[in-house]
Amino acid sequence: RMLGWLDWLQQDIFLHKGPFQTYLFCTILTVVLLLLFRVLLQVYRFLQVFRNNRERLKCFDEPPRRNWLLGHLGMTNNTEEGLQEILHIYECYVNVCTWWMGPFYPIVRVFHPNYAKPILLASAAVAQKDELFYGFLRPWLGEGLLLSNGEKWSRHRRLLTPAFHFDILKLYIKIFNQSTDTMHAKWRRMAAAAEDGTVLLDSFEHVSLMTLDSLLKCTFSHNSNCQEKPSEYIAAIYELSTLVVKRENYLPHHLDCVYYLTSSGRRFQRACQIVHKFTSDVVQLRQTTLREQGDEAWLKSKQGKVMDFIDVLLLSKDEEGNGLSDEDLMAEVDTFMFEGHDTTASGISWVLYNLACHPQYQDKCRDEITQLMQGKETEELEWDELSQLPFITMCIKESLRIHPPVTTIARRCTEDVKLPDGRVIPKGVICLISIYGTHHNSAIWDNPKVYNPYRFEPENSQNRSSYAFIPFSAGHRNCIGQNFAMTEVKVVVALTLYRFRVMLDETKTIRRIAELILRAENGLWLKLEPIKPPEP
Ligand code: HEM
Repeated sequence: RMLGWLDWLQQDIFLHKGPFQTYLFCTILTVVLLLLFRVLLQVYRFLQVFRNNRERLKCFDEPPRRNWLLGHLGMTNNTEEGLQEILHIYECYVNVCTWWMGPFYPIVRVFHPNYAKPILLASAAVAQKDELFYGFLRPWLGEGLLLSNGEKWSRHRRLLTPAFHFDILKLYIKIFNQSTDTMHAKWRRMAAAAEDGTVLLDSFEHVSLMTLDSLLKCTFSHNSNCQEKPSEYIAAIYELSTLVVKRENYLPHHLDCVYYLTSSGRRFQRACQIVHKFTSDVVQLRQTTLREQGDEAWLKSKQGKVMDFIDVLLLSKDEEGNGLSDEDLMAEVDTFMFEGHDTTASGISWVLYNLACHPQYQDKCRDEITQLMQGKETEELEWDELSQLPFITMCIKESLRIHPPVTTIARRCTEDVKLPDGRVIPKGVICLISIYGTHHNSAIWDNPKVYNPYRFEPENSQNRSSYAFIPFSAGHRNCIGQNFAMTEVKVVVALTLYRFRVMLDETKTIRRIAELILRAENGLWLKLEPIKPPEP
């Protein structure tokens, strides 16, 4: 039969057909063989990890292993039911699951601070970002801080840290106030047009436009006016975030060669082009101006003005006096735009939701901000005033606990990692640190499902592990933007409660869904009623 096939190949393709068909056939054959080789290589890699670690992972078999097929088909981890299920599993603190990549790829899931700590504290080279979970973001974010590893990451982290210094963040508070004002003006117009004087809206939609507006101003000094009119760049960012989630949930699209042939893949590429072109235009223009003027003259021209992220990054130099290349700078800026808008919008929306569920805490927050505003000439919040909002801060923290915007982070161990109980997570295994599971672990939190801001009173937090509350992760690779985010969340939440009463929409059920960030299925609908600020 084989000889017959070869004969056919020789006779029909090589001899009887013209050279074009022969070349076409050979090319297709080569591509198919290469693809096959890649798939086999991947399977071999998974089998190697599994074979090498099977014995060593047996000690983690506390709970029954999850059925990989059900785990994958259902993808239940992303839904409300999946999150509920995690609440059952956390009792094991650390377990091995073969969810996702079938029986080939063991993943250790961690639900307890004592187990999260050694992994998060391990050097950035030992606990690396993993391609399985972060790879789909790479064509968009490149080698930015979120995805890079090793020496490159540590150099960039050193160069980027000054951009988040308090002296720089202080300058952004005006921007946060302005973007919030724009959003509130829109809400007021909507409420005025409504019969009952209230406005019903999907807070995620509105708040994420507002956080993007702020971020564009802080990063590029670009006023997109995106809260009022559509912007191509913003539409592309939204599209990329949605497409990455869709791709992650659909196994055949995991292969690049399949994905980029589909309409989603092509849309992804188009959106990447739009985003990269926008960033590259701004970066190149700035580079040219900086080169023409020189560092000192350029710095002088910035005096009294807000230094945006690009300005700070352009001037950052390492110990040898080298800065970031244009390509690196663009990757970092794209990373900020990705990491900084959806996460913060999720944080703010869930705080408003939790306060709508608990009017007693909402009233207390409103009293706090009203008192602060008394006697002020403007409604603008200033940097020094943020420390005078302790109860609002507690409510924000409790919301970040119960609804963490980032529910899970992943690390691949490049060396064995020893846990406090002596068990060892073998080299090569992926650790999923469940922020959601840790924040709902009843071994650490009393009544974890209950929203109780008083948990964050200083005397109640004293004996808690610093790895029990990790909305911004912890250790070397924690969130570089956490102070930026907390400042923005405080400004937006305080001003919103000062100007609006936030209520639930009784007709809608809120179901959580963990995509790249924690969202609400079909939107997070809230009802807002404008309140007149009390007379001074
Ligand atoms: C409420 C808002 C935010 C939350 C909950 C959050 C959460 C996180 C978490 C959990 C990580 C660790 C990710 C991982 O290890 O895979 C992270 C990393 C990061 N975040 Fe945030 N983030 C927020 C806002 C921001 C903002 C506003 C920015 C920038 C403007 C930012 C920039 C970054 C960057 C660059 C990293 C990577 C850091 C590194 O690996 O060195 N984040 N964030």
